[in-house]
Amino acid sequence: MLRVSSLSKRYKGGDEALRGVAFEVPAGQVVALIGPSGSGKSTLIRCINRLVKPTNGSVELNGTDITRLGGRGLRRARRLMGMIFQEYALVERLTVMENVLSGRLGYVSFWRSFLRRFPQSDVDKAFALLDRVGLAEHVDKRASDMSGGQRQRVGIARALEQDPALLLVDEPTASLDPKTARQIMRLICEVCRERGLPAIISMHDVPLAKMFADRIIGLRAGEIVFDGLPAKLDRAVLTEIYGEEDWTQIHTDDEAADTPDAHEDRQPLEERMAGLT
Ligand SMILES: Nc1ncnc2c1ncn2[C@@H]1O[C@H](COP(=O)(O)OP(=O)(O)OP(=O)(O)O)[C@@H](O)[C@H]1O
Repeated sequence: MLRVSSLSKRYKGGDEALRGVAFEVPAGQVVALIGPSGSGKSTLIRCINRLVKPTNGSVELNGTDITRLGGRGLRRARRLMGMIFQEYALVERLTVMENVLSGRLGYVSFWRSFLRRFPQSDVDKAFALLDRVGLAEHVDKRASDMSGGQRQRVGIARALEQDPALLLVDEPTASLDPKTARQIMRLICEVCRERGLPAIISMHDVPLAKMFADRIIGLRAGEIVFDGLPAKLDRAVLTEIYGEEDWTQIHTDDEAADTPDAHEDRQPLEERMAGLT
């Protein structure tokens, strides 16, 4: 469980990127973080994994306040946060398997990782994860020979190889075509539910967020202006989050969101409500 309380961030230049942000994410819940450019999505994710130090407030993961940690304690806490990136962040010249095993780097000794000698249990886990994300046939391929969707699957397996307690996902589908984007979102949501992993996914694609997330948090100018079920994200709420914009695109895509396959792996309503009340 992740608990963010009274979180604020003012950058040195004076920009107040977050103002008193507070929310909790229970086990297995997938939260889509939406908001216009500059609303604070990246800053929030970076405050949670402490790439950025918050000015005020706390971030507790399974009871440990990450904002108070430094040195070894912080490194240990970061191991519990699996990251998935828009541009995949794979090592192109390494194989798919080696990229997934790099998820264990925070756990094995420097020499073991330098020589790429990982314990057999890590290798076995990587095989199982690559099978889960549909890449069992590709373990020995170089990352550079994979398609965008396959690379993101490697990124998902690498994050899970780390045994995270939280997934932080930054625009996972922005570089993908619409069909692949849906497949990747579905996969992320499935693995979170299977493992009881809470996840925060920053995204610009509102229809995709509505299709797959259990819950949506809308940021505007560093504040939460919406926190609720995807179904409640109507035109008025979207206008509050994004200001007066042209919503034609979103309404067109809303119809696509009602196709049967879009909802096939959604949890029952009561489960999705967990943590919202
Ligand atoms: N390193 C920094 N130094 C100073 N100001 C920053 C820094 N990073 C972000 N900001 C400012 O903080 C605010 C929030 O930025 P942030 O990148 O978190 O927004 P975002 O919602 O992730 O935007 P986008 O969707 O474009 O990635 C903006 O006003 C931005 O200019």
